[in-house]
Amino acid sequence: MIYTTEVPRLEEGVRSAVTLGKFDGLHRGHQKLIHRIQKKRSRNCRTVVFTFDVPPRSYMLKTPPKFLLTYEERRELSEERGIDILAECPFTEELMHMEPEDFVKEYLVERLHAAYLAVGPDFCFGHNRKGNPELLQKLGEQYGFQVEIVEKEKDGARDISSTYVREELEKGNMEKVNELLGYPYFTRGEIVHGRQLGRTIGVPTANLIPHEIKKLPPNGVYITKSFIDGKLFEGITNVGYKPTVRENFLGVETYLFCCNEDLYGQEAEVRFYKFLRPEVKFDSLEELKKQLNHDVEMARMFFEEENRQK
Ligand SMILES: Cc1cc2nc3c(=O)[nH]c(=O)nc-3n(C[C@H](O)[C@H](O)[C@H](O)COP(=O)(O)O)c2cc1C
Ligand SMILES: Nc1ncnc2c1ncn2[C@@H]1O[C@H](COP(=O)(O)OP(=O)(O)OP(=O)(O)O)[C@@H](O)[C@H]1O
Repeated sequence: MIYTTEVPRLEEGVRSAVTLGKFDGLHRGHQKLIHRIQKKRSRNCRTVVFTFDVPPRSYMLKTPPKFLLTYEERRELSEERGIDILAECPFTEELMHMEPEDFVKEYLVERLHAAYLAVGPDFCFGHNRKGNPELLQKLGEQYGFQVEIVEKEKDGARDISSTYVREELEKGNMEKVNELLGYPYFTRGEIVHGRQLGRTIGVPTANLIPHEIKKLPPNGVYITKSFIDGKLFEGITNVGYKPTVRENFLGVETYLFCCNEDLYGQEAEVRFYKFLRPEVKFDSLEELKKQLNHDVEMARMFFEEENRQK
């Protein structure tokens, strides 16, 4: 896959099937669009995911926004889905003020040689968001590309959207988040040393520090599976500041069942399946240990049930 922050110029004779939008999360609605462009893929037709990006550092907000996928993660997921080109076009003043017709002519026609576009019915672009799917269709007739307005993928009566996924994530409703995404929500990072108190209470843990732009579920304890070095480990994970021992950074700490390996320095992907309880400040590590035994019991029941249903 070619990844670029500029709009690429395709060679003569090569055309493209393009989808456009923000694509945070690559949820099931996004996947539907990607599937449509993939059907048009051929030796002379590249598939392009065209996203507009405001780099987090350029936000004027005190707290920079968090995303469902980091840039690296979105790149990887796009590549896994067989996309030829991921264009993350910086959302500059110039782009913001571009007339929709100019955007189509300069970017989609002259550079990408678009043959086919797939967008949702609410896709807007250009100055004052004047560009919409109907305008794209009109311009398509003029410039010779086809536009498909793809019906929204729904969850019951509600359209699936990044906003919807974020709302459910903020509630810790991981079952719903995973259903909307079509894959389990995850965070990644390198496994680092904690204070190594966990092993003193019989619970050795893998600590990772998530990427600063990654949106996490609320602080608390979750049933998880961790993907490390090609293997998947069942476990339970605490997201938070460990109030009992008072940590000063937000961590993701996992007790992996059935893992005695030394994992320091390895990359882990922690996948969240179910919220168990909020993070609690205990009076002693002994009390914490009792609670952890109970958490482990709940998680084992969850995994047993999951295995029974397989
Ligand atoms: C599944 C799990 C749940 C936890 N729940 C809590 C909690 O509710 N409150 C808390 O203060 N710390 C919690 N912790 C963090 C422990 O305080 C921490 O694992 C222990 O102090 C060891 O930390 P260390 O690895 O930095 O030595 C939890 C850790 C795990 C793995
Ligand atoms: N549920 C869906 N089904 C089909 N297409 C969708 C769906 N949701 C979004 N799209 C389309 O996918 C493209 C990218 O969408 P985008 O990420 O900008 O929107 P979104 O997921 O609704 O995010 P937000 O909630 O932040 O508005 C757009 O063309 C949009 O119309």
